[in-house]
Parts: sequence; C-alpha cells; structure tokens
Amino acid sequence: MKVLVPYLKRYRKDGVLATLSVLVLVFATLWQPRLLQVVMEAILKNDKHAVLVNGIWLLVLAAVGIVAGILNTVYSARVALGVATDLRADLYAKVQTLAYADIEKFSASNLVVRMTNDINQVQQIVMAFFQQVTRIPLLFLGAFALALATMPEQWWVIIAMMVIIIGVSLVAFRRMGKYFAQTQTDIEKVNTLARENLMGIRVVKSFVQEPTEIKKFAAASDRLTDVTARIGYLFAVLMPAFFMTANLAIGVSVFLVGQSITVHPTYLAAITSFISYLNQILFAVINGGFMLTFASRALVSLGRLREVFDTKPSMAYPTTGEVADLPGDITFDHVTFTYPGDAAPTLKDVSFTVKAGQMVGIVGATGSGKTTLAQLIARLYDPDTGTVRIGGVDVRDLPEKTIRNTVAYVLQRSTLFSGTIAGNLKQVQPSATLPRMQWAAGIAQAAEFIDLLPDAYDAPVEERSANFSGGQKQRLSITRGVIADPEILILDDATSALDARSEKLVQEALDRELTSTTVVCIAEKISSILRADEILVLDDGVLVGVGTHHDLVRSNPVYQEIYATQKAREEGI
Ligand SMILES: Nc1ncnc2c1ncn2[C@@H]1O[C@H](COP(=O)(O)OP(=O)(O)OP(=O)(O)O)[C@@H](O)[C@H]1O
Repeated sequence: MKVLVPYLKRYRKDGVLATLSVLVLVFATLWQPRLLQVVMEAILKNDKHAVLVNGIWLLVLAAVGIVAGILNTVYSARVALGVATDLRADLYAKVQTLAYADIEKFSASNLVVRMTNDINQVQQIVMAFFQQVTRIPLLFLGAFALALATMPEQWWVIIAMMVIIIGVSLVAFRRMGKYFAQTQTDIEKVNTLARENLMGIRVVKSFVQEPTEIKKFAAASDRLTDVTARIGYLFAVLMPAFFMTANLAIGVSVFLVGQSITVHPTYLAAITSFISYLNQILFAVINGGFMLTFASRALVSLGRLREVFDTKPSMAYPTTGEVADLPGDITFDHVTFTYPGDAAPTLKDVSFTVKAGQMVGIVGATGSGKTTLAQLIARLYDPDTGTVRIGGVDVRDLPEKTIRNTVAYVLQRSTLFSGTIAGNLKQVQPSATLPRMQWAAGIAQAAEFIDLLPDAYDAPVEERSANFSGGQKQRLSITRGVIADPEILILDDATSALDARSEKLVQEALDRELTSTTVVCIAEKISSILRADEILVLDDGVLVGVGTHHDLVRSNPVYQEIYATQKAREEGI
C-alpha cells in the first residue's frame, strides 16, 4: 500500500469528488425505498396530493442517484487511470536505472508482466476502491438500520439472513481468492510458453517441434481452463445460494406480515421497503466479498511492483565528471569476475593492455569467457577484484554517459528496434545526417543493400528486425556501432553471418575510416583476426597468451590447437 500513497495523493481532488459522489449515491439508494413506502402509504390512504409530491421526490432522488453514480465512475476512473499511467512511467524509468545484472535477475519477460498485468490489477483495485470502499459499509449499515426501523419485529429474519450470507461468503470468497491466485500463475505460464515458442519459431519449425510445443501449450492452457471453470462453478452455486437465502428471508417476512395485514394495513407499504433493504444488504455483502478477493490479488501485484521499486541498482555511476574525449586505451589489471550466483569465477586474474587505435582479437574455446571480458570493458558488470580502465581511468569512476559514448558494443544477434533504419541510427547519434549514415553504412558494407530498398534509410524495421536477413541485420548493427565514431568498438562475433569477402571489406574500412578507434574483435574464426595488433587467447577464463598471430602460432599451445583445428576443418580433414 505504501507504494500507492504518493500516487493517490496526486489525484486527491478527483478522489475527494469520487468519494463525495458515492456519499450522495448511497443516500439516494437508501432513501428511495423509504420514499416508496411513503408513496404507498399515501395510495392506501387515497391521498392523491401526497402521492404526487412524494412521487416527484422519488423521481428526483432516482435522478440524483443516477448522476451521482455517473460522476463517481468518472472520477474513480480518472484516479485509477492516472495512478496506473504514473506507476507505469515510473516503473519503466526505474528499470532503466537498473544494471544489466539486475534486469537479468528479474528476467525481461517477468518485468514486462509487472509493467502490464500487475499494473492493470492495481488500476482495477483503485477503481473499485473509489467506487465501493465507502459504499459497501455505508450501504450495509444503512440498509440494516433502515430495515430494522421499518419492521422492528422482523429483526431476527434480518440477522438470520445476514449470518447465513456472511458465512457462505467467507467460505466461498476465500476459496475463490485461492483460485484467482492460481489463475495469475497459470496465465503467466501460458504467456511464457507462447512467448518462448513464438520468439523461437524458427527453431521450433526447423526441429519439427510443433506437436511437442502444442502438447506443452495445451497442458498449460488446460490447467488455466480448469481453474477458471472452478471459479465459474463456484459462481454458479454461490449466486443462487445468495438469492435463495434473501428470497427465503423475504418469504418469511411476507408470510409473517400477511398474518397481521388486516390489523395493520400500513405493513403492506412497509414490506416493500423492507424487501428493498434486504436486497441492499445482500448486494453489500456480495460486493464486499468481491472487493476482498480482488484486493488480495492487487496486494500481490503491489508487492511485485514494490520489489522493483525497492531494488537498488547493483552498479552506481558517478553523476559528475563527464569526460569528452577519453582515449581508447584498455587496461585489465588482475581482473577476476564471477557471475552473480555462480560458485566459480568466469575470468581469473586477467591482465593486459591495449593501446588506443589498435585492433585486438579475442579467441578461445566456447565458454572460455570472451563475451564476459568484453562486457567488463563496457561495464555491464563489475569485477570481483582488479580494475578495468579505459583511457587510464577506472571505469567505475566514469559517468554512464561517458562509457556509452566511448564504447560501442555490437553483438552477434544485436537487437534493432522496430521503426526505421534511420531511427535506429539516430538512437545512437540523434544529429546523424544522411551523409553520415551513408558513411557508416559504407564501412559496415550495408550501403549497397540499403540503397536498393524503396525507402532507403527510411525503410521500415519490423519487430525483432524480422524483415532483414541475418547478414543484413549484422551489417545494420555494425552501422549503428560505428556511426558515432566511438573510441572503442567491440565486435562480439558480429561478422559471423558475413561472407569472407564482406568481412574483409568491413575490416579494411574500419582501418581506413576509424583510425583512432580501438577495435575489439571476438571471432570464432581465426581468419577474422589474423591482422590484429594483439590477440588475447583465453582458456577457461585464464588469459594464456597475448601477441600477434605470428608470435602465437609459434609459441602458444592453446592458440596452435585452435588454429590447427580450424585449418583442418577448412581443408575438410
Ligand atoms: N549471465 C550469465 N550468468 C551466469 N553464467 C554465465 C552468464 N553468461 C555466461 N555465463 C557463463 O560464463 C562462461 C563464459 O561465457 P562467455 O559467454 O563469456 O563465453 P564465450 O567465450 O564468449 O563463449 P562463446 O564463444 O560460446 O560465445 C560460460 O560458462 C557461461 O555459461
């Protein structure tokens, strides 16, 4: 609840108006049966004037009730929508402040569910709060008091009805709460399965996994159907049970009143309003039960939102001291790094220095720590011990903006954002002109295919850049990486989908155009880094060799083995 208070305060005025209108609505609801009773008494007495006057009042009261109901809905919706919109914006902003490791801990899809589903739950409960929280107790107590006042001798009928309804509600709504919680979990499971399947649809299809996937999805979907059906059954039994109890109470009252109607003819008018009050009590109890059920769901959602808001970013950046032109030298000084939750370190006591403007290759078996090393340069993680320096400065002393402006990181499967090619490039350099984009695309060997697109740089990029081939995506990602002429460019297996000729052209263009940029190239193929000024050889997280290709091929056993294996594969041995 604490999370919600500051947001509710922003909409205080709408909240007060919603509450005031609900007060008017309750008054109108409670007073209508009373007036109806007066009208009926006047009819029985054949007092036409009283019938007319009170009849008009009844209509006015009904109209006031309708207007108050509409106003209450409008103001409640304003508060609910406002709170949800602000919460969503703040949550999104908060997620942006989290470190890469923090986001991995939550998982991206989990954060999406929190930003959508959980915020929807909160929106619904805020709406219900302003519609029902004052209304239910006032209606319940008011209807109870007025029912007693109307027919005091029937007090035991009211009490008996209330005991039965509240008893049934407690049992039924508790069970319903459990089922609702179960639906939340099941919806998440169905969502995850659908998302995983659709995102990996190529793998699913190429391994003919459709039948297995369909079975998995059907099982999760059946569980969801099952629990939703249980809620339906409960409703199916609950509602008639409530109405039967109320009707039984009404029946008993009518029977008892019928016994004495000849002695007290005014009872005929009283019984009508008494029945209305019994129905209002029923309505209040049912709505109260629903409120409690929904509130318990919303509390879980609020807890999940608070968890994100309370997460302290595991990395802090200095906010001042931005450095404009940091040179691209890279130093690792006895760096050891362990992934959060892992027992053993992934990088062990790694030390090396690369001068600005050099090209450095990183090789090693799969899982030897190449990507991890690159991520430490871009400060996506901090080392356990040791120091990573860029331009002679510890990366922990650099503002985030300086690091992002200095280091461009191109991944093998980089994400392009849906929009246009130009839009993606301008995300890195908002001022990028067309000649600048053409220059960057020329380096990445992307210009030739972009020029063939009908809209060229304004060509659309679909979700997950599905309208481009693997090689085109890589070229576009490299274009985005070089457009701002970074001091350090990391190519993490970023040319794997390029043919040998294009890869060579990219490298030559990088040499020619980005003369002062340090290029860190992680490559599976040694042929990609033959020309590197320095090659780092990693073996199970340990830096076992540093040198040029010529040095290493003569003296480094790990490098020799990788080289021999690749040569044999190329020659088809
Ligand atoms: N986010 C992570 N959390 C925990 N362990 C991780 C994480 N990312 C990588 N690892 C582990 O760290 C080790 C090194 O991974 P890394 O991706 O750096 O290797 P790599 O040399 O780049 O491999 P490849 O050539 O296959 O890309 C692997 O054992 C991997 O399982």
